[in-house]
Amino acid sequence: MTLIADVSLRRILDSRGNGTVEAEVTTDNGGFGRAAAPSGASTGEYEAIELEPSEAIAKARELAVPRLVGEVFAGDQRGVDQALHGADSTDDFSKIGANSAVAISMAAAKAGADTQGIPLYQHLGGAFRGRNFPVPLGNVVGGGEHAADATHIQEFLAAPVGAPSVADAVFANAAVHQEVHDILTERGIAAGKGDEGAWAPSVDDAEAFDIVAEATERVEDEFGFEVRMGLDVAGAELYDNEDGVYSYGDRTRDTAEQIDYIADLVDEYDLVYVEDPLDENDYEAFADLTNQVGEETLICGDDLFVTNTDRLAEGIEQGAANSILIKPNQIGTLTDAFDAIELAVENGYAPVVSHRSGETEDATIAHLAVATDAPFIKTGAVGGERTAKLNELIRIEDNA
Ligand SMILES: O=C(O)[C@@H](CO)OP(=O)(O)O
Ligand SMILES: [Mg+2]
Repeated sequence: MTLIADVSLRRILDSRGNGTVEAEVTTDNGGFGRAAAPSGASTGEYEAIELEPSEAIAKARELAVPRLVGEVFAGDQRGVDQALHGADSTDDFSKIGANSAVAISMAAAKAGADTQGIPLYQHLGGAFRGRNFPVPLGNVVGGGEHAADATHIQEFLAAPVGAPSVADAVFANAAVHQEVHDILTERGIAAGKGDEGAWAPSVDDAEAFDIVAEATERVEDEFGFEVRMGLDVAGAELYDNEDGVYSYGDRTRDTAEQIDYIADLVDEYDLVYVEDPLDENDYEAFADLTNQVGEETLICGDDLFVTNTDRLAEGIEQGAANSILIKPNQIGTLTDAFDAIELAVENGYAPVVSHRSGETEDATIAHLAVATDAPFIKTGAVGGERTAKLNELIRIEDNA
């Protein structure tokens, strides 16, 4: 066992051009790990707190680094993450910032892997981790908080569930992304890209469904395996707390109508995955919808659960959703993310590991998904900060 010898922190750029926290951890025997915090735009109300990067760095240097250097063994991930919690002493990382916490937690895990000379997924998952690879969910059309004047639904996702390998799946999603562009061009619709690299055309949601359905069909034909469709509705962003309705521009739906609308979409488009179809405070509506369509599709809680075991336990109790999105920066440490995955799996909830809309080249989530045998990973379809994770999955598969 070798102790953590140094933790250094700096402010670097994320994919939106904002600052974020990068951490480097070195160990007594020369082990090294580097990781950076991502950042959300459609953040959940109950997420751990991200501080302004310089402030997060200053606080972590003052409070967390002294508890780690010379104190905790590299590779003892629970020890690292306990030290971070001890340094912060709040339940939402509002003192040192979840951005500092998650960067240090992930960098320490990489340093722990490095000291043992093994890949991160093996360090996190152990020698007897599962042999499965996650199906990548690729965002091909999007709007909501990620692009102005585009769809109301935040993300239209390609899900190549029939792909024989991760590499095939990754290329299929990129092909769907390209097909969408071809179809937009055929229809004379210009489109820029949103924060995650998805096309952000100024079309209504019905037309986006039509375009993505056609694109996935074309790619299914070309690749010869099943490519389905998924969604991140980001329902909390559509929900108007005062009026109790979901707003789609001029059209509104009350909660019962929203549940019917989503259930119809699941049928009509054979959706394999629906994230946050309802407001983040409405466990009951999540439970109603899960009752209706939970056999056919994954109803995933992102803003609903925020990778938090307490909120997940409440969901399990009520039968709300059957899947949880796992974003380490929503909760602040890898240990907390692992605990959420464990609780989910024990209760038949599918864990889906996810990027954020603001990202860096950091590829930790690719290793996390493989280590935990997660059935899906949501990490975009194209764009450097997205391909960093996708290409890492291809490398892991190639070397496994
Ligand atoms: O809502 C989401 O699932 C994420 C990632 O796609 O977006 P953000 O990081 O903006 O919360
Ligand atoms: Mg989401």
